[in-house]
Amino acid sequence: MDSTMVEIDGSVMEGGGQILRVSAALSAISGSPVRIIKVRAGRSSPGLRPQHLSGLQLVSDLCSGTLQGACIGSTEVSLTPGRIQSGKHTADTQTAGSVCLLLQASLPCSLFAERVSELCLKGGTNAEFAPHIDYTVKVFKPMVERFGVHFDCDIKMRGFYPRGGGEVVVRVNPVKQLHPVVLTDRGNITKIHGRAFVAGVLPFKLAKDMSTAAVKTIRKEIKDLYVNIQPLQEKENAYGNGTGIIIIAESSTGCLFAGSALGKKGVYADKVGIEAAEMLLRNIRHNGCVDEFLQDQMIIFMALANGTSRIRTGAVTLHTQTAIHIAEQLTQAKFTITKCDDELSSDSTYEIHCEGSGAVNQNL
Ligand SMILES: Nc1ncnc2c1ncn2[C@@H]1O[C@H](COP(=O)(O)OP(=O)(O)OP(=O)(O)O)[C@@H](O)[C@H]1O
Repeated sequence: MDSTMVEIDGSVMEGGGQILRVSAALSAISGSPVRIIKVRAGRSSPGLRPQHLSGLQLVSDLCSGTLQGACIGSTEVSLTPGRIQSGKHTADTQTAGSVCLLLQASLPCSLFAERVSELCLKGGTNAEFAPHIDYTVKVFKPMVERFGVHFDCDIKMRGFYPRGGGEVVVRVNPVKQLHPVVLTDRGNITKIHGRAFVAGVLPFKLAKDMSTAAVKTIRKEIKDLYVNIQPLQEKENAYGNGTGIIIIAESSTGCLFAGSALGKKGVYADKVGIEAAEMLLRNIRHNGCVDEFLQDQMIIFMALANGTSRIRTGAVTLHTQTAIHIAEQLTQAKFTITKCDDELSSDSTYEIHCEGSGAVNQNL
C-alpha cells in the first residue's frame, strides 16, 4: 500500500464524472490515496453533482476510506482508502442520478473484498447519458463475466427523471484476480431483440410506437434477421412516469451491442424508437466487438487483469481515452491503440491492447 497522494486532473480529456469513478475505484483497490482537482471542469456545471457524490461516498464506505471536500459543487476531492469491506452497503443519489453509474464506481472495488458484497443502489435506473439498467444487466454483465467478474442484479423498482425512486440490489462475488480478455472476432450479427416500455400513467401506445418505428428503421438496413422488440407496460415495480427503449444485437461469437433512448416531453415516441435503432446500427456497422459505451467501461477491468487483453473496437471514444489515461496513472497497466486493416468493414476499427497490472485480492 502506497501512502503517497496521487493528484488527478479532473479537467483533462472528457473532463467529466467518469474520471472520478475510475480514480476512486483504482485508489480503493491499490490503497493509494488520490486527490482529484478541477472536478468535472469540462462540464457546464462543474463540481460534484449528487450522483458523483454518492458514488464517491459509496466507494469510500466500501474501502473504509476518508473523503475530504465531498460536498455538492466541490471541485476538489480526496479519498484516502483503507481496507475493502464486504457486506451490505447503500448509496442513494436522492435524485434521478444513475444507479448504473453508482455501480460503475463501486463494482471494481467490491471484487476485491473478502466475501460477497451487497450493494443497494437508489436513484434513476433509466437515466440519460448513462447505461440503462437493462444495458448493465443484458450487455455489460455478460461481457465483463469474461474477466471473471460475477454479480447478480435485482431490479426492485425502476426510477426515472425527474423523480428517481429506483432501487437495485447488486450482489458481487469477490475474485482473487481478473483474467485478461481477448475480443477480436466480431463474427456475424445473429439476433436483434429488445424492449420498449412505458411506466406510470403513460399510455401503452407509446411503447408500441417506439417498437414499431425502431423495427422499421432496422429493417431498412438489415433485411435477413427477425427483429423482436417487445412493447411492455411496467406495473408495480416502477416509480413515477417514464418511457424508454433498448435494442440489443448479438453476434455469432457472443459479442453484444446496444442502442437505447428515453422518452422526453414533446418528443414523439417514434422518434425515440428511431434514435435507439440508429444508435444500434451505428454500433454494428463497424467490425468491432464492443459498442461505443462498453468500450470505456471495459478499460478498468483490462487495467486490473492479470495478463494481456485485446479488444477490437470502432472509433475510440474520448471516454475510453480518458479511462486509459487515468488507469495508466493509477496502475502499472500499459495500453496501446492500433488501427486495424479491416476489409470486412468500411468503418475503421482499432485494437486496444493492454498489459494488465495483475491486481491481487489480498483479502481472499
Ligand atoms: N446509452 C448508453 N448506453 C450505455 N452506456 C452509456 C450510455 N450513455 C452513456 N453511457 C456510459 O455512461 C458513462 C457516462 O460517463 P460520464 O462521465 O459522461 O457521465 P457522468 O458521470 O454523468 O458525468 P458528467 O455529468 O460529468 O457527464 C460512460 O461510461 C458511458 O459509456
